[in-house]
Amino acid sequence: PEANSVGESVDYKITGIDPGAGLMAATEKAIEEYELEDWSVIAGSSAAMTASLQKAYENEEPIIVTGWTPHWKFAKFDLKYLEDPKEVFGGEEEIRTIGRLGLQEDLPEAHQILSQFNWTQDDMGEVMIAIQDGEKEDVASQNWVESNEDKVAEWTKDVEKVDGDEIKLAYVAWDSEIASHNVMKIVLEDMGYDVNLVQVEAGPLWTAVADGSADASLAAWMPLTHKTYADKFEGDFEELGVNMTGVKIGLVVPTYMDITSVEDLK
Ligand SMILES: C[SH](C)CC(=O)O
Repeated sequence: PEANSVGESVDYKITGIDPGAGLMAATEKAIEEYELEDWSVIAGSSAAMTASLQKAYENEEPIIVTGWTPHWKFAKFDLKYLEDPKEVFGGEEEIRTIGRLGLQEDLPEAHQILSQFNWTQDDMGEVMIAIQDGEKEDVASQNWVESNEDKVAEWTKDVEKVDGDEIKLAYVAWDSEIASHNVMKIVLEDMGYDVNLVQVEAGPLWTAVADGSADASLAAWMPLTHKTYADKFEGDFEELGVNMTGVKIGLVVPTYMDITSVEDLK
């Protein structure tokens, strides 16, 4: 291709996250749909992506990352989503809670709490930013729960405490899901559960809920982001509810870059 300053400046690479993320599949699709020859998305992890973003940002160097909202990076850095005229990254997404079949019979109180769980991007942001600022995950979550008893009371409304029932929640190490699962762990422990959080990749997360080796997850990004997984396991899991609305995925760049659309990468 003719000299493409943006492509050359980042060696035609988009800095990605864990390979199983729906965001990565969407980025591969965008490379195809926008005919971004020579471009590729580099798999890694959420933590590696934010480390690369921080380093580039501090040196005001160009970088394009796979990004999502809510995320603390928007509070810390001046960033923007690249417009996506082909809507490869979807529009407004939501985060849903999913459970294994049989959960309601086996753990009725947890089923109800998980079904009643919902919070705002600001709520999640408080926990995410506290963790990003160095607070331990369980401390940041405990602090949030103690400062938001009224909201937690909505989740546990009309639910009896249990006596040590075990429950396993599967999540992926995305900053947003680290926050939600650590908060839910504390809420369920306060209700008498023995909670085990299992950190896995997105594919194994959906597999674990579908085969029952995990009881539930708060990390189902729908309807588009995890569509492949939801279709693959249709009938083998139960949707318990929507725990956050108005979320978003896409390609994100520092505002000091003068590109505005995915089309500008061509
Ligand atoms: C990285 S987003 C939190 C979810 C996804 O892309 O699978």
